Amino acid sequence: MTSVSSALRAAAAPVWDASLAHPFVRGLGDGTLDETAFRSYIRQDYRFLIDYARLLSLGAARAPRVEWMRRFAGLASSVLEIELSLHRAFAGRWGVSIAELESERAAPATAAYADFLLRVASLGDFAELCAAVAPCMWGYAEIGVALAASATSDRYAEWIDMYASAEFGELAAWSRSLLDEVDGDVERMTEAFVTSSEHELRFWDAAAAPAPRPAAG
Ligand SMILES: Cc1ncc(C[n+]2csc(CCO)c2C)c(N)n1
Repeated sequence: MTSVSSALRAAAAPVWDASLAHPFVRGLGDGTLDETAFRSYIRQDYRFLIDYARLLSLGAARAPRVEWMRRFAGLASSVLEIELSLHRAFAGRWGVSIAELESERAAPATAAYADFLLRVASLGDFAELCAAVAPCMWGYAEIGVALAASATSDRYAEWIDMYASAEFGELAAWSRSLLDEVDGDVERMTEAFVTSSEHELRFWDAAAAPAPRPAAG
């Protein structure tokens, strides 16, 4: 019998293939990605991470097992305490200031993804929350490993190496094990997993064609 995680991955395969083949993702690997688009992506991703930490915190609150609660709470804390500051330092190396990061408004694709995640976390059951969370961890690890194996430029190597790292691989494996162990309705989990995957794809679309920024003031 196939595992739940494999079934969800298979259901989302066309969307994941489109993400891997996306011009933004390819451009990270071959170095052709426009730096203005990358800077805009960094700013939007910073906003996304803040809401992602909210989602992880809701995961901690709703987890039926203390072991899962501890992991969600630990992840929320590491996003808030470590990843956001790494992101600020990384953004700084790309010429994006802290003031710019903190004043960035969420673009429609960012808001739609974050709102979807927080809606599932609030109104869905815990298994749906796990299915909605997983594409973020698992998908980025897959993209990181694929790019690390195929990259022809080191322009975006720091970004690629982060997501290709063993640490992110382990996180992806944990999100898969959660899908396989949690007690839930597979149809509803599939819906949440595929929808999250679609939002990941839309995030790349928006990153590739960032909207003009309203003047500050
Ligand atoms: C749109 C978007 N989707 C996924 C990630 C990757 N990611 C964000 S938080 C996290 C787990 C905790 O570190 C992972 C793997 C991202 N950065 N931006």
